[in-house]
Amino acid sequence: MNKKIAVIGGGNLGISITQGLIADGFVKPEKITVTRRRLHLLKELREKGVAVDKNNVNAVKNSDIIIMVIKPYQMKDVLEEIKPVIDPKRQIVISAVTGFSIDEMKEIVGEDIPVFRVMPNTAIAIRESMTCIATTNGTQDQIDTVTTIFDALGKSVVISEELMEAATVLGACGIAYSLRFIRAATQGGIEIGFDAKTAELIASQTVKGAANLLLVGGNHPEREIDKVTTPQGCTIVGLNEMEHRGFSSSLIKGIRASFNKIAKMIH
Ligand SMILES: NC(=O)C1=CN([C@@H]2O[C@H](COP(=O)(O)OP(=O)(O)OC[C@H]3O[C@@H](n4cnc5c(N)ncnc54)[C@H](O)[C@@H]3O)[C@@H](O)[C@H]2O)C=CC1
Ligand SMILES: O=C(O)[C@@H]1CCC=N1
Repeated sequence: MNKKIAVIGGGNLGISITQGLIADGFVKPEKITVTRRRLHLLKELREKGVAVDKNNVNAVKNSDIIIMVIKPYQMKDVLEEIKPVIDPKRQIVISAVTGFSIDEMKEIVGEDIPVFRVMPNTAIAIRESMTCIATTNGTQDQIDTVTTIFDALGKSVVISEELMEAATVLGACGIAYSLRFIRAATQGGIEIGFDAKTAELIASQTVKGAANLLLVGGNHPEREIDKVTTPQGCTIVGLNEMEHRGFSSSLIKGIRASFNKIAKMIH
């Protein structure tokens, strides 16, 4: 991709996005500028050729695409700071900031500037993100540009903005839920005989394989489960015991708890 990109906020997610963008040469490192106040924390990116800067205005002036990856409470000030140098004919603003609406952004930067909200997850660092994308004023060309970027960094789907909080929970928080599953499976694996490293490898690759049975194979999860559960076998016994103890229910309740929390965070 031949666009110049400013990543405003080089924290956890900003660094992950940048790592994903430069992986396999999708974007040349020198075409990206990452900003944050403590520049020494961006040393690794700088060593890979990414430009780093404390100055958001400079970064925005030199870019075609501006990706906001700061905390919600920092958005108003930073958008006001960069607004005078955003050119609506040439640039688009993409925000990964949780709970900051497109209307709130447009109120600050103006109606003319194409504004997108995206919700990726930290697997973007290895180009395996699930990214949900929403806009209310982006043209089809601009939607295609944003989709191209996030498809190169995993998979993407365009959704309506009302679903952004749900996307945050299922996709972004979902990384933590999935990793906790892998960690718990690893602990079980150690209890039944494996060393920690081997247990983690088996648990992780098994989850990856299970996910790919759906993503690549296209089947419903229960159909794939049916293939594993031999009648009177050990899988169904374990699976039913997990369900008796609230496995699916605890996941659904956890997702709802995160969703209720996010609603309180933004209103
Ligand atoms: N961590 C995650 O998995 C995800 C986070 N998000 C959202 O992304 C945003 C960033 O999250 P994190 O990266 O986890 O937070 P973070 O705190 O690690 O990163 C924010 C960065 O912005 C920098 N910053 C603060 N003020 C600035 C300014 N005036 N100019 C330039 N940089 C400035 C900070 O120094 C920090 O490095 C949040 O709104 C979060 O809700 C969205 C999806 C996933
Ligand atoms: O936990 C949080 O609030 C943020 C939003 C999505 C991932 N981390």
